[in-house]
Amino acid sequence: MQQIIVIGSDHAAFELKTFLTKQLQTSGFIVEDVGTYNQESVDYPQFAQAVAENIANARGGKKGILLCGTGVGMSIMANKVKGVRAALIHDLFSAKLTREHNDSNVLCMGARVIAASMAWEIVNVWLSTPFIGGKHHNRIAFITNYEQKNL
Ligand SMILES: O=C(CO)[C@H](O)[C@H](O)[C@H](O)COP(=O)(O)O
Repeated sequence: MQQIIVIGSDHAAFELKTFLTKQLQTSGFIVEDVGTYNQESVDYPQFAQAVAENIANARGGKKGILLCGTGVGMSIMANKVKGVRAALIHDLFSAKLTREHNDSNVLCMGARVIAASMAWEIVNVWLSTPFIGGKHHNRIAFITNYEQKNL
C-alpha cells in the first residue's frame, strides 16, 4: 500500500517543499500538501497545526513533514498537538535515531539550514527506519500519559 505523507511549509521553505513533494511522488508516495502554495510571507503556526492535526487524527496511518526557515517554529507548534512527536532534524544520524527511539511521526527541517539534497537524504532515512520498540515503548508511554493527564 502507498504511504501517505502530509507536508506543509511557510514561505521560507516553499521551494524546498516543492522539491521534496516531487521527489516523494516520484518515489511512489502519496503527498497531501496543506500549503503554503507560493512565496508570499505567511505565519508558520497555521501550517504546523494543519499537518500535526492531520497526523494525530490518522493514528499512525500517515507521516508528516514540516519545513520553515529553521524548522524550529514548526517543531514547537507541532508538538503542541497531542499524539504528535515532531523531530527537528538536520543530520542523518538523528534522522535514524528519532525513528528508532522516539517513533517520531513528524519530521521538521529548515530550508535556511541545510541544502535540498541533504533534506531529501534525511527524508529517505527517516521514512525507511522503523521504530525498534523495547525499552523505548516505556519512554513514549510516559510522554503519552503526560499528554492524557493534560486533556
Ligand atoms: O519560524 C521560524 C523560525 O522558528 C522559521 O524559520 C520561519 O521560516 C522564519 O521565522 C520566517 O522568517 P521571515 O523573516 O518571515 O522570512
